[in-house]
Amino acid sequence: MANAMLQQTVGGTLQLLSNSGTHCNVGNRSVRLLPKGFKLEVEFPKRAIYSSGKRKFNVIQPSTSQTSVVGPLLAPSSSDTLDSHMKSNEVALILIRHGESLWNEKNLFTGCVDVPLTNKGVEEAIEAGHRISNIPVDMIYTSSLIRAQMTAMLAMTQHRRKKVPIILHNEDERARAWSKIYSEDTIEQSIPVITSWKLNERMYGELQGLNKQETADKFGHEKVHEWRRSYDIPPPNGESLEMCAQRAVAYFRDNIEPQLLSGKNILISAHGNSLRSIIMYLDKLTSQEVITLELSTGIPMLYIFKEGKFIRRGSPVAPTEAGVYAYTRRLAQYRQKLDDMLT
Ligand SMILES: O=C(O)[C@@H](CO)OP(=O)(O)O
Repeated sequence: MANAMLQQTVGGTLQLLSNSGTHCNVGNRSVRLLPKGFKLEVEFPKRAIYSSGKRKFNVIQPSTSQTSVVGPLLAPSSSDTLDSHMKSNEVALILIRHGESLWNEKNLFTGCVDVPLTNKGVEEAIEAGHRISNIPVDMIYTSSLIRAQMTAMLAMTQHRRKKVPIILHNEDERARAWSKIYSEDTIEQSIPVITSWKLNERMYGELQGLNKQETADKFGHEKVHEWRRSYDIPPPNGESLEMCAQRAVAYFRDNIEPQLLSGKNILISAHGNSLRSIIMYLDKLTSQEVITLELSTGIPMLYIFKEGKFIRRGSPVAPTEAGVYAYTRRLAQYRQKLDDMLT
């Protein structure tokens, strides 16, 4: 049915079954639907109108009040008590800037050039994994660049829950079909990894591949500092931080925030400037404040998302730093369950 609309007057859940990956409006929110076969369940308020735009949807009976997005690799596990125990309106959001890359080491402007990690970067990613090894992770988002993907994968080798991160290939129907998993048990022991270029490093234009020191010597430190750290001045033919923020924050709001709202604990592995943009949004920084924000490679930052608010919790150090588990009762309970399960 085109332009399907449903008016609902009681609390509950609206389910939309996607016939093709698209957007729909839920109340005043635009929600991205996952590709064909994925279901989107949206908790809806007392009274709202739902429209599917031009795309065709089957509207299924409203069901329970739990909000979640489910699909072949995203379905919550009913038998998995550890993870279902953590389902709550209070979830963890972890941000990690990738470990040192070969061009960080050479001091070259990198931007969207796809450069792998150095040995030091590999070690940083593993150390980041130690720090978050007791924090629940249900979904992972990375940029499309290998340094962010290596960082996420290496970090997850350290996680005590030992679920397997699996990259979803949704680029076309066949890529999706050929990567299908046929065991429910295996799906339960997997973490979906969603990649998007919108989380990529800011595109550095004609500075990409140039040495930072030599560029400063040639154009002057002030000019290069302006290109690197102003908010709205782009480098030649590249993106300003503001332009990077437009696509990275839109992606976060449209794709990641609905998953947090649905109770998923999320890890994002991305880049200095795409993460500065997202932190600007999370911490409500002004354009003046964000230009002084610097992120180190390979240091995870933990946020708790609770009652629609992001609460910054710094960088956890596990397993020795007990303090992090005092942040929330849920995290402490999760860690206790891991201890019980693994001893
Ligand atoms: O070269 C880049 O892509 C970025 C991050 O390493 O540099 P900058 O420190 O200028 O943001």
